[in-house]
Amino acid sequence: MNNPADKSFPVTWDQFHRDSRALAWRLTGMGGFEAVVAIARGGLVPAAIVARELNIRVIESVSVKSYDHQSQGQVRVLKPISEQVLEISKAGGRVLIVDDLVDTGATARAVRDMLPGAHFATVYAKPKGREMVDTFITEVSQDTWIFFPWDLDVAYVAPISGGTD
Ligand SMILES: O=P(O)(O)OC[C@H]1O[C@H](OP(=O)(O)OP(=O)(O)O)[C@H](O)[C@@H]1O
Ligand SMILES: Nc1nc2[nH]cnc2c(=O)[nH]1
Ligand SMILES: [Mg+2]
Repeated sequence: MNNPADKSFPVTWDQFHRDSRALAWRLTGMGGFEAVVAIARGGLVPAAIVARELNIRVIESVSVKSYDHQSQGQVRVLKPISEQVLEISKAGGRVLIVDDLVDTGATARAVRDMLPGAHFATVYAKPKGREMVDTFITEVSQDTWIFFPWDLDVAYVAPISGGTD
């Protein structure tokens, strides 16, 4: 869990696209994936980018919620994985799970339990959850909060010196 006053790591659309593409590059050569499961909502954007790069056409989502703003509660599954995709995995097909980040690893653990044997990939990872992820691009410290472009707007920022102009 994070303290809202800790460091922040804002990510722009350009940077997120580049990092998601880098994730796709890292996943090439790891075997053809038959389906992608995006962990909604944050995983939907990198999943679309990775699926485009790796030419995967079967896209599923699982909706998991555990945070209200920066406070984590119980992991709740709001929409499960379809039988079609669970069957692909049970039959030995390669399934790729994508999320934007892993923090404590609670979300990753819950989704991994639904799809044992799937490959789990995130764009960003914090140390506590890193072990839950097979492939990621950038590690940030545990006391950093990542702000994604869909949560940001362009706004005034005070000078470093502390003045107002
Ligand atoms: O490793 P954890 O500590 O479980 O945290 C990681 C999860 O938290 C965020 O999702 P969130 O539940 O906030 O929902 P969202 O994707 O709809 O923003 C993020 O997108 C990951 O899915
Ligand atoms: N946006 C965002 N969601 C999170 N959920 C858990 N950790 C984070 C984080 O650092 N940023
Ligand atoms: Mg999420």
